[in-house]
Amino acid sequence: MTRADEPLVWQVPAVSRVPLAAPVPTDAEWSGFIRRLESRYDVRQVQVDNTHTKSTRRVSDFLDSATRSRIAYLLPTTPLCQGAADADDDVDDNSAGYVADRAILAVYFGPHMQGPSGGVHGGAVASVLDACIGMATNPLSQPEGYLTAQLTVNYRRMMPLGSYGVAWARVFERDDPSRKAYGIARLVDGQALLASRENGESHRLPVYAEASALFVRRKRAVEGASPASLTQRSRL
Ligand SMILES: CCCCCCCCCC(=O)SCCNC(=O)CCNC(=O)[C@H](O)C(C)(C)COP(=O)(O)OP(=O)(O)OC[C@H]1O[C@@H](n2cnc3c(N)ncnc32)[C@H](O)[C@@H]1OP(=O)(O)O
Repeated sequence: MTRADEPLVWQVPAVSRVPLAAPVPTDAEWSGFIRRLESRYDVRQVQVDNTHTKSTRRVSDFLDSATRSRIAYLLPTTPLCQGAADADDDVDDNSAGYVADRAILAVYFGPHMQGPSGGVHGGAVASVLDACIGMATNPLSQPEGYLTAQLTVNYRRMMPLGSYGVAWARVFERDDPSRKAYGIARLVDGQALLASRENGESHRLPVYAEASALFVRRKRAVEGASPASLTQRSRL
């Protein structure tokens, strides 16, 4: 075997901050974190079913799998615009006019998301920011929804493994004739966020990464798609 044929083996240093066996947060720890975010920011967790087809069983999507289900999508309880439906209706009934343009995505970056030693992989960070802007762009996960056309990520600090991340996103411009939406997102440490908010210092929190994105709405809905697919304990 020549040198050129030898398999390339990278010597990746052992994780320094979090042992590989470190567990993800328990259900109680995770839901406690989400409930605190909900009460502080007047948001509610929603379940997103983005299989979009009535005939297909719900499958775990990429981020759900990658995070071992330690991911939560949260939307404002007071949308910018809501249909005339009765506030007592179920969410699927009163969701037609829901426009948020804002979203929060909470995630636990466990050791399975390692990129650099002790740090979260940049692709995972980008995915979280992308999904957060996607959620703000298309909060009801409508089948004729938006796709990412461009995403720019600025990595400011390495996100340590074992962190609770909180991304928030905002759509700042929609151009309906050309089906475009422009959004931004930022990723901060979730536990620091909750602690600093208690002290009124959230504006001083370090930003780990930020992104800007162009989303373009599809010309046609996905074939066989169901309408809005939010299901949840929450009423928006
Ligand atoms: C609630 C759920 C929570 C989870 C959210 C998850 C979010 C995840 C988001 C994703 O990961 S999406 C997957 C990654 N993205 C893709 O696979 C997109 C692949 N690209 C496409 O399918 C098409 O290129 C796209 C739908 C984006 C656009 O195709 P179109 O044929 O509809 O675009 P068209 O050529 O008609 O252009 C419409 C406008 O958008 C502009 N445009 C389209 N694509 C662009 C692009 N890539 N860059 C810049 N501008 C673009 C285009 O110039 C034009 O502008 P103008 O009207 O001003 O001329």
